[in-house]
Amino acid sequence: MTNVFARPPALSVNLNKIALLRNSRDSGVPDLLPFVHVARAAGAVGITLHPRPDERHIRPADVTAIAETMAPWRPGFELSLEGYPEARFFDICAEVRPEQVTLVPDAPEARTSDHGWVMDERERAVIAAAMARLRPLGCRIVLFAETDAAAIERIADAGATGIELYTGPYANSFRRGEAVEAMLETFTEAGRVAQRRGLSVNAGHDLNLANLPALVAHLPHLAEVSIGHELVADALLFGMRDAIVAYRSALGQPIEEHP
Ligand SMILES: CC(=O)[C@@H](O)[C@H](O)COP(=O)(O)O
Ligand SMILES: NCC(=O)COP(=O)(O)O
Repeated sequence: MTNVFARPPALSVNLNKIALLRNSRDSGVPDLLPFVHVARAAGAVGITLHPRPDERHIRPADVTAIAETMAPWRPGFELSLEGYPEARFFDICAEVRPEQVTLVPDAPEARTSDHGWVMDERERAVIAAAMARLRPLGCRIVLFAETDAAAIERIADAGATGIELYTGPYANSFRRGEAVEAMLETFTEAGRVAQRRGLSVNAGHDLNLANLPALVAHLPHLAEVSIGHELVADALLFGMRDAIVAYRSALGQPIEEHP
C-alpha cells in the first residue's frame, strides 16, 4: 500500500537523550533550549518530552523552561508530553498545558517504553481517571498502543483522541535484517481500526532514517512520528538541523530550501 493521498506525517523531536547527556555532569551542558530553536527552524512540528519519575533525563524544570521558550510559537509549534498517568505527571501537564499528552504504561523503573496499553479492567480504570484529569486541559490525549485491534477498540471506547503505535519490535526486526512485511501489514490493519473509530494515528520508538519510509508507506493517515534516540544519534554525526531535515525527507515532507 502506498501513502499517496494523505499529508506526510509530521515530526516531533524528542529531546530525552539530549537531557540524558546533560545529566551526566553538573555543568548544565548541553543546554536543551538551543535544540528547541533548531528543531523549529528545521521544520519539526514540535518537541516531545518524557519527564520520567526518576528524572534520568527530562526534569520538570526542563519542561517548564522549554514550554516558556516555545510560548511565542505555540500552539502551531507543539509541546507534546509523554508519561505514566500519575499525580506528578498530571501536575506537570497542568502547569504547561501541552498540545498533546501521550500516556504510556511504563513502570517507574522501566528502562524504556516497551509495550502499549492492553486496556484490561485495571488499566481501563487508570485511563478513566486520567481522562478526567486531562480533558479539562484541552489537550489531545493519545495512548501508547500495539497493533492489537481489540486493545485499540478499548482505547477508543475510553475516549482517547488517538493512539501512538509502538514501533520497537518493527525497528528491531528491521535492524536485524529480518522480513518485516507481515509486521507492516499489522500496522496497516491497526491503522484501519483506529481510523474507523475516529482515532488519530501516531507512531514512535526506535524509528530511524532506514525504517521510516516503509512504515509511512504502510500507514496512510499517519499523523505524526515522535523520534528521539536515533535522531539524536544521527545529529551527533551530522548536526541537529541536518538530521531533522533528513528525517522530514524520509517522512516524505517537501523540504524547502533553507538560506
Ligand atoms: C514512548 C516512547 O517510545 C518514547 O517516547 C519514550 O519516551 C522513550 O523513553 P526513553 O527516551 O526514556 O527511552
Ligand atoms: N514516542 C516516541 C518518542 O518520543 C521517541 O522515541 P525514540 O525515538 O527515542 O525511541
